[in-house]
Amino acid sequence: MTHPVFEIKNLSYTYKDKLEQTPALKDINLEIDKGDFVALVGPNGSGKTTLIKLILGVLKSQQGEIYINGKKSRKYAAWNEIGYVSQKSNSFQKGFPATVSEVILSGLTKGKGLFKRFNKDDKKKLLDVLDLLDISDLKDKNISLLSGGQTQRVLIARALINNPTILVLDEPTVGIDTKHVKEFYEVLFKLKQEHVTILLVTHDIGVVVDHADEVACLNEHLHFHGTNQEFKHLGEAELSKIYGFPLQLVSHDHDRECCS
Ligand SMILES: Nc1ncnc2c1ncn2[C@@H]1O[C@H](COP(=O)(O)OP(=O)(O)OP(=O)(O)O)[C@@H](O)[C@H]1O
Repeated sequence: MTHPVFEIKNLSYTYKDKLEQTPALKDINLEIDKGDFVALVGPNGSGKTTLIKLILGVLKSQQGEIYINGKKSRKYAAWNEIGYVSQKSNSFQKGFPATVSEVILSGLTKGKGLFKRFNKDDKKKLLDVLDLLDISDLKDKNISLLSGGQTQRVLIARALINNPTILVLDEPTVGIDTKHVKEFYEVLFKLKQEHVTILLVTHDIGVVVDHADEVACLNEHLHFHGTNQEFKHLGEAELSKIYGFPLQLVSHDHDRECCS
């Protein structure tokens, strides 16, 4: 029997501290099958990153269950099959003692210990992924000396070097220039053809419409989950309800985009 890659059942989460409680997710049910490319969209503060963190076990779940390939997430062990790029937040501090190549190679050491020796095959993988992300010229540079967009491309390379079967990407292209964003989506398209399962958090509705198979709209609750065609045909009223404020739909030759 084949299981969904991700199966989320009745998941709720509230951030709690001494002063206040902030509900982030309420009763989420979502299934993502092998090879699907799902875009997770929703306004700021709608719980997208919280959901990703719960899936990856960065946050401990409070209510509900998450299954990864049929296993409860807390019993899931094959984390090296999942490539993850987090929301750009923490650049490397100046003087961080690692080169671009070392940071990317660290994507291979998951589960193998920090002192794994790299063989010829690993080095070939490094060269391939440097080339894929167009960062070969940066390979010996200290990571802390890169621009934000360059750093983000290094982090994407680190997520890809291990040939993951699942990719979880939280706004991975923030800070990356248009040319390299386009190239990044070409890489994702290629990975999709190789049946990699992709969960992508994005605010870029154009990307959703052009690239994703399915769209999940979150705003504490899961307001919509369907194909990108179904998403395209949502009315302004439905989209505005999801986003919590009026959205204007802009028509292009081939598609619609929404903007606030
Ligand atoms: N560490 C935290 N402590 C308390 N509240 C938090 C914490 N992290 C997030 N929240 C709150 O949880 C809610 C969901 O936040 P989350 O970061 O998951 O949203 P998001 O959809 O990823 O937002 P964005 O699009 O801005 O990245 C928000 O109300 C946010 O203020």
